[in-house]
Amino acid sequence: MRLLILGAGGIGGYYGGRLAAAGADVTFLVRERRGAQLARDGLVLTSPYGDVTQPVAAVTAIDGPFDAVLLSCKAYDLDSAAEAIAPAVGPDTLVLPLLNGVRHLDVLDARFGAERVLGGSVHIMVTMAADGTIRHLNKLQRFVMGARSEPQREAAARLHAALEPGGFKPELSPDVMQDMWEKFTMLATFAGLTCVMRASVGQIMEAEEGAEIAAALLAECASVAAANGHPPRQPFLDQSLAMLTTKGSAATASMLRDVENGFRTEHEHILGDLRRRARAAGLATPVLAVAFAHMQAHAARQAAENA
Ligand SMILES: NC(=O)C1=CN([C@@H]2O[C@H](COP(=O)(O)OP(=O)(O)OC[C@H]3O[C@@H](n4cnc5c(N)ncnc54)[C@H](OP(=O)(O)O)[C@@H]3O)[C@@H](O)[C@H]2O)C=CC1
Ligand SMILES: CC(C)(CO)C(=O)C(=O)O
Repeated sequence: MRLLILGAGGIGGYYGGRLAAAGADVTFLVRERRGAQLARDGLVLTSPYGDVTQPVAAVTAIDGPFDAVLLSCKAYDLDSAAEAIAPAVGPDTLVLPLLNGVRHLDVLDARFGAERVLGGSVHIMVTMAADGTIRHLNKLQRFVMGARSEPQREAAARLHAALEPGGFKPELSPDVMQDMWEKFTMLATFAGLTCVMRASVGQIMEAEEGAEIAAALLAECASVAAANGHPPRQPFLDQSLAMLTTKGSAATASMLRDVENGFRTEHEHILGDLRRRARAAGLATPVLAVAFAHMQAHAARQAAENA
């Protein structure tokens, strides 16, 4: 199967690098600067599962359809990414987005047709260093994908089989939208909490009401997921709450690391989308409102400082 991976950053670089190292037919669609890095150094990946330095096929433009496109841009680049992959999407092409959140599905459905767009979600901590090295930070590498409608099931299974040689144990979910909403619920809580507090989970647990605030935000986010037809399952909520209230934990969401590095963040796509859905459903989500407003104010300040 001919696979196109849009982006060779943290997510595209990690999973695409694993596939390329296993001999899969993978092409990366990148911009000029990343293309030059890949041509010079190959795809360089460090990971507890083994390092990879691999020459890869990387292009800056596409001239015909692929069998599947894995989309791994940040949400604020979605429009340009959709434009870039358009020539790769033919009548039988599958598009598998790996972004956090869910709003991108509407954009991709409108552009390529919902019948071509699968669901996907990754649970991993990976970053790209300035020299282009992809750093996989711990052993988590969960990759979940699946059909969003019955007619997609066979094609989704074919793509799943094509990804298996990568060795990251992709899961073919029977209900990928439920998986995406659960991840969305946990991530929005994790990002909202650690960004507002500018602290790790363990440091937040040192605050007198830290655990109560974490639990309140998780319950608010879960209520929005439920209003959208995907109430998170209890074991998932229990596991998330335990992670978000672990004393001594150094965990921070990648959104906080983006804030601290002065990078753009996906707050509109994560916190903003959830808050707007809460308002549309008439749900009271006061902690989420503060988290989103905080990130909007941060972005406004960042824009003023960079002007
Ligand atoms: N990193 C992580 O641990 C996790 C990330 N996610 C989610 O995965 C998504 C991707 O994140 P991540 O991989 O970290 O992001 P990165 O910023 O590391 O990588 C995104 C890549 O997409 C490329 N890109 C964007 N637009 C285009 C375009 N038009 N043409 C070509 N390349 C393009 C960027 O290229 P350029 O370098 O040229 O800007 C960049 O290299 C996000 O939604 C994130 O929330 C989910 C779980 C964990
Ligand atoms: C929660 C986590 C680490 C899971 O992949 C993530 O997606 C993020 O921090 O952005």
